[in-house]
Amino acid sequence: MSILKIEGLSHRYSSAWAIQDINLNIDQTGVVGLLGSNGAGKSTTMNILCGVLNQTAGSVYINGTDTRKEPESARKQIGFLPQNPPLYTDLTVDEFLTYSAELRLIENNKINSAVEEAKERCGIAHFSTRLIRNLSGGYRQRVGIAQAIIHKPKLVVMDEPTNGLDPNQLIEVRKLIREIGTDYTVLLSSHILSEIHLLCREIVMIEAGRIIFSDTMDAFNNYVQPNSIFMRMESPPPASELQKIKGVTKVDFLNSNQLRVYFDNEEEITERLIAASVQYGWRLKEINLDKPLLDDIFKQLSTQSIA
Ligand SMILES: Nc1ncnc2c1ncn2[C@@H]1O[C@H](COP(=O)(O)OP(=O)(O)OP(=O)(O)O)[C@@H](O)[C@H]1O
Repeated sequence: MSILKIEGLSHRYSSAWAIQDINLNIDQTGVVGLLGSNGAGKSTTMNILCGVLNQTAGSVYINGTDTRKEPESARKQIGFLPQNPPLYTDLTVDEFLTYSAELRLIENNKINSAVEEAKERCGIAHFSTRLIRNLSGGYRQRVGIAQAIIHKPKLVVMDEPTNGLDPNQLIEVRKLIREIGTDYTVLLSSHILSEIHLLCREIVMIEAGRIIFSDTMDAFNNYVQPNSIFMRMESPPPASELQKIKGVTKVDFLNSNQLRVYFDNEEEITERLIAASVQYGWRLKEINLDKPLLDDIFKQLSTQSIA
C-alpha cells in the first residue's frame, strides 16, 4: 500500500492557483525531496498533506487514509516539521517532548519511553533538562525532528529543515535526516538542489505550482546527456581540424593546451578523438566527458516547463 498518494491536488488562494494537478505516489522508506524555487508551491503542498490547509481540489491519502474524510486518523500517521517549528523555548527538551507526545495522544504509560526513544534517535538525550531557548539552532532542529517522529508516523514531512543553520549544524542535521530516512518515509522540501542531491533517493521538482520532474535521483542525474568533452593536448591542432571529425559541432580553446569539444551525438566520439590524436600526433594528455552540472539540469527542466 502507498505510504503517500496524492491525486490531482490543486489549491487556489484568493485569486491565483498556488498548485495545480499534483500527483505523487511514495511506497517505501527513504528521503524524497520536493525541490522548487521560492513560491513554487512546496509549503502549500506540505501544509495540505499535514492538514494545516484544506485543498481546493484533489485527494491525499496517508497510508490509505483520506486526509479530508478521516483527518484525525490521517494526522496520527504523519509527523510534521514546519518551516518555523513551534518550539516552546521556555520548556526543557523533556517537557516539550512530553507535551508533544500528549498532543499526539500517546497513552500515558507509553509517553516516557516514546520521549526517551525520540531523544535517543535524534542525539539529544544529553540535553533532556536543558531549556530549548539555550540550545543552538542545530539542536533546536533536532528537537523539532524528535517531536515529528515521537508517535512513529508512517510519513514525516519536513519543510526546509536546514534553513538558517550554520555550516556545521547543516552537516549534522543532514546526517540525522539521512538516518531518519532509513526507518521512515520522509518528504523533505528544499530550494537547494545540492541538498536534495545529498539526501534524497527520489526527487520531485515543482515549478509554478506544477510537477515538472519526478523520478529517482539517478534518473535525474542522467536526464541531460553530456554534450561536451574536455581535452588537454601538448600539440593541439587548430579548431578547424577538430571540427572535421564526425559529430563535432564546436571547439572552444580554454588556453593553448586545453579545449572543450562540443558534439551532437555521443556515440564513439571519444574514440574518434583519441584515434585522431594518435594519427596526427596531437599528444593527448587528458580527455573527459563533461557531466552536466546539476544546476544546468534544473534550469533546463524549469525552462521547458514554463515554455
Ligand atoms: N496565504 C496565502 N495567500 C495568498 N497567496 C499565497 C499564500 N501563501 C502562498 N501564496 C502564494 O502561493 C504560491 C506558492 O507559495 P508556497 O509558499 O507554497 O511556495 P514555496 O515553494 O513553499 O515557497 P517558499 O520556499 O518561498 O516558502 C506563491 O505564489 C505564493 O505567493
